[in-house]
Amino acid sequence: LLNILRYPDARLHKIAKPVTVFDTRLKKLIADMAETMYDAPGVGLAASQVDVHEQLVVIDTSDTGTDLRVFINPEILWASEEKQIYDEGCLSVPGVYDGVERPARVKVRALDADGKPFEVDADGLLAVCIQHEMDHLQGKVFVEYLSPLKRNRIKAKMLKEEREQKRDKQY
Ligand SMILES: O=C(O)C[C@@H](Cc1ccccc1)[C@H](O)SCc1ccccc1
Ligand SMILES: [Zn+2]
Repeated sequence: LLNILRYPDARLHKIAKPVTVFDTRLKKLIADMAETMYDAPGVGLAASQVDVHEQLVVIDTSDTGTDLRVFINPEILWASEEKQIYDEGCLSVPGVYDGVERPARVKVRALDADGKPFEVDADGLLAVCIQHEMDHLQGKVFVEYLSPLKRNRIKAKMLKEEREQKRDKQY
């Protein structure tokens, strides 16, 4: 299992670079990310969250965990005017859920694990998740859509929890 960076770790704000080499290293990284996502559990995970700054995202919004999708160098070709508000969570900000407004439907082009291009028209949870994960690749965490007051409270809470975890490890 890979270690998931916790907000407000500065490494979460690094910009991911495009993937250019489709080798066994990449395939192992994808497998490790998928295992980490299912174990969390989550419906998505961006490479940025495991401190790998390459444009790679794994998503599985099926509730049976049997529909793994890999998006490499994803780009949004079209986004609907219509928006939807969704109570988002994030594996890097555990225990925090809050409403974020995003386009309800997006058309995404990406490469698969073999470097082959594909396109997806997404709506519902898949649309939210793709946009949430693509934000991670741009160094953006969903709490940045919240008010400064909420974000500062979340930052303080995360830092407090981190201090407590470190203390517990000592004893
Ligand atoms: O990127 C992450 O941290 C995983 C996110 C993906 C996600 C965020 C918002 C909305 C949908 C997906 C989640 O923590 S995965 C946990 C989860 C599961 C079902 C619904 C919402 C969040
Ligand atoms: Zn996230």
